[in-house]
Amino acid sequence: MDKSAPAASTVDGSGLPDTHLSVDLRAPLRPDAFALSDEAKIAGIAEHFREIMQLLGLDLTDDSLQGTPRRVAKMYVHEWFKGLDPKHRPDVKLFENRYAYSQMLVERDITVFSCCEHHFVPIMGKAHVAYLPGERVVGLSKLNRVVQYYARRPQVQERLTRQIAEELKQTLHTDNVAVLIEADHLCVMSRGVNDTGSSTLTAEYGGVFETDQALRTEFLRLIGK
Ligand SMILES: Nc1nc2c(ncn2[C@@H]2O[C@H](COP(=O)(O)OP(=O)(O)OP(=O)(O)O)[C@@H](O)[C@H]2O)c(=O)[nH]1
Ligand SMILES: [Zn+2]
Repeated sequence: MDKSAPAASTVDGSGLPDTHLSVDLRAPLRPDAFALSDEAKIAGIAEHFREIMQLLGLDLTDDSLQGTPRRVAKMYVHEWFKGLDPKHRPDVKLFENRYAYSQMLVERDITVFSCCEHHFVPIMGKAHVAYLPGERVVGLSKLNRVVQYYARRPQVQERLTRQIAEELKQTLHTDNVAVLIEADHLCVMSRGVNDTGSSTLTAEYGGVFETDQALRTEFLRLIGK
């Protein structure tokens, strides 16, 4: 493995992501999580994945299989788990609320692709987020980007839901935030209990979303719940 290549950058200099979140919501990473560059991680993961395939008895000289270890490694580092690296934390732009829009804004049906940290298989679903704008409003796509950043890691749905809510509270400077995620867990559907019919809903309500039942009901109505 090439350990001399530069390690991934971090935004806060601590070497770890999520230091702006409360301790219980941070990704469970080792302190040396960023000692290796992306390329070194890919090389190491590919090596180990090749071994897994060999243990399964697969013929790695087969031209369809020979590239798989590196394909999987690249997918892990650059796609499935890219949200572990704070260099991918979205830069959330706010704009002045000149039009004085003060009602709830809902971004619904945000695609969630995540990965179960217990079984390393996909979690797929939708996130719905809402907030009450104050003096500033957020660029809409940034809501989707925040969801994607926290989804693209080994996760449990409860942590994902709360991370998105806490990030939005901080960046939007308001507690008036709601997050609801509905997702299918491939670990429940394709193995173990093998239930393809159930899905998992999690929600986090902050500020007036927590105290105002009518507002919460309106949010749920707007997202079709
Ligand atoms: N709370 C929570 N549990 C999850 C999530 N994703 C997967 N799980 C559960 O994590 C649990 C792990 O339990 P174990 O008994 O250690 O694992 P297992 O033997 O594979 O369990 P089965 O899936 O029941 O076969 C399972 O019940 C999974 O359904 C999640 O996002 N949140
Ligand atoms: Zn699982």
